[in-house]
Amino acid sequence: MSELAALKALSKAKDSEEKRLQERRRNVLVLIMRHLVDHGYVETYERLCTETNLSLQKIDAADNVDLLRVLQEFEESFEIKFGKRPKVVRRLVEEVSGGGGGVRVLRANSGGRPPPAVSGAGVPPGGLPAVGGAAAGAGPSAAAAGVGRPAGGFEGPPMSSAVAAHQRRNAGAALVAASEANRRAELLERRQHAMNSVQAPPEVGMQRIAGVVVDGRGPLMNAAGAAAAAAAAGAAAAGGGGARSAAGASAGGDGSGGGGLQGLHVAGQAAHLAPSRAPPTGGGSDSDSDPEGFFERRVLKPLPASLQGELRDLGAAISRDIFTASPNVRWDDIAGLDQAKRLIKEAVAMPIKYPQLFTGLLTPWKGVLLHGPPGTGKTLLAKAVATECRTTFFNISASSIISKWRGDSEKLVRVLFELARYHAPSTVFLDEIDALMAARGGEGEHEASRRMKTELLIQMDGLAKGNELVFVLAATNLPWELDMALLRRLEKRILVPLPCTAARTAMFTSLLAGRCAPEVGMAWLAERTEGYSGSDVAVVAKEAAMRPLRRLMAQLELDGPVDPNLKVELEPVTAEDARAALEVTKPSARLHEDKYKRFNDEYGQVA
Ligand SMILES: Nc1ncnc2c1ncn2[C@@H]1O[C@H](COP(=O)(O)OP(=O)(O)OP(=O)(O)O)[C@@H](O)[C@H]1O
Repeated sequence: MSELAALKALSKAKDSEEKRLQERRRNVLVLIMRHLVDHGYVETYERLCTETNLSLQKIDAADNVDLLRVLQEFEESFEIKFGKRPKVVRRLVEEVSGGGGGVRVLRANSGGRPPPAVSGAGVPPGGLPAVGGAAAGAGPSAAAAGVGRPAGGFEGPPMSSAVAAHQRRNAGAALVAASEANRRAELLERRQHAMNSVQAPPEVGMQRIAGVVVDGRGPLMNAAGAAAAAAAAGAAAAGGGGARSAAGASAGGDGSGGGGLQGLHVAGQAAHLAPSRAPPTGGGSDSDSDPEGFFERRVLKPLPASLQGELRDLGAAISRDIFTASPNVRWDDIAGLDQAKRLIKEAVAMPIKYPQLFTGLLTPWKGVLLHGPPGTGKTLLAKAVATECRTTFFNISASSIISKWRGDSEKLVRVLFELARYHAPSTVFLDEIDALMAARGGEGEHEASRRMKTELLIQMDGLAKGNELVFVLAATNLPWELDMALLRRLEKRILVPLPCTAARTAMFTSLLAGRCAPEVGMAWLAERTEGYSGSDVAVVAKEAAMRPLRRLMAQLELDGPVDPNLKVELEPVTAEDARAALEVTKPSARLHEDKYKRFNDEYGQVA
């Protein structure tokens, strides 16, 4: 195999491994959500939905796969492999230290990872469903169902029969109903204590369990395990029947299998939150907007533990500006701008694909400035990055930073970059950067604004020094107003100019395809729109296309009897329509044409 082919194969393998990992992370979260809902932890489920941007309304565990069963499969395969049952959780030893107050610290009795922070912030706000004796107070059905489980979790009998599934349903309903505040507080404390005293040993993580089961990696995994694995990966749409029956048999002859869970109804609010399972539809997405299923699988990690208090709030606010759904703009949707596309690919897409080529002197570009007249496609380019490059995309409008976080913008910038590094590879798109980074030291400049600018420069310096794949893409209409120090850090300054004739022809073709009479040539339109921006071109095309619609509407609105032969269909756009559209739509972006050219001659850097 040639070196080039080997490099490509390596990059492809890395890509599919990353996809698999993303898919596994999502699957774990979906299984957890299904488990929470089946067991009545409705508020925790809700919170998880908010944190992960997933929901059981969009995606659900496949039939016959649930967390308990996955764990059971893991235990069985582990036992076959190593001759002993795995240690899934371990008890932590409570130590009391510190002076008079006595600080309670939980430690693992044998090494391993630290316990989770025990603070108000770490406690789910809505409380937890009944544990132990509390179930009795939750109502007759809960008591009858015997839902009280010993604190500490997994010690209950495996719920593998249809009866158990039925009981769980009842229990869920009863538990949701039992939500008085005082009882919740008591339960919360008890459960929190229980959870803090048991912890999974470091070698047992959900990802690992799911990995073993989903990948069928356990060499001695039985057939049912592999079948359940296929179902868990959601990839067994075609062979689902076989998988279902095999897994059902292994789980203690639960003939009803997932059928027992069909049509799950949880009382009150839970009903809309916890839809009944849809039939399995197979794995990833095949939607047009996300053909590779990247966004379908896009699950954000929870905020890093280093962000506490108000920084955490800022982190949550910034996380809302992360694209988790595809903006659906492909490179090919953008007419012209080849140079900008090439540079951005070079800075973002290629270093992720071929990291071994981008080292030393060739470390990827860390900052690119797109500047040019309004409506020329700068935002469009950023959206194409979000769609096409597999990075976490932070879509930050500078003016929103200023208006929302006036006093806090310095902290916001720090948190933004911390999150970008945490979610790397990332792209931070700073739109309207001029609003944020006008030259410092101007008259009447606010102290907070100066601090924020300095912070942005510090953070960008940090990027230049570090190895993380974090890339800043900034856009502005007023490049000459930018701070010189920022310009230096945005290594590539690319003019996004008014579109040339060829680009305008391409735009008209894509916008008006199939709508025009033969006499309306796209080149003819392009020739008559010299000086128009991309967005002006879009307005001309829309205006031209509106005219036949207006004629049709006029017909429909005519008083009197409706002509039964009237066809409700649009006529094609005529040459007269096109001419009229051009007449009423003038170019909007010529104002500073010379200034952009001058700025580009002086500062533009194009490889
Ligand atoms: N190169 C292009 N190819 C296709 N469509 C374009 C192009 N440039 C602009 N457009 C059209 O113009 C609209 C506005 O483009 P966009 O928002 O990217 O401009 P912008 O440069 O970011 O403007 P501003 O500086 O005012 O924010 C797009 O939605 C698209 O319809």
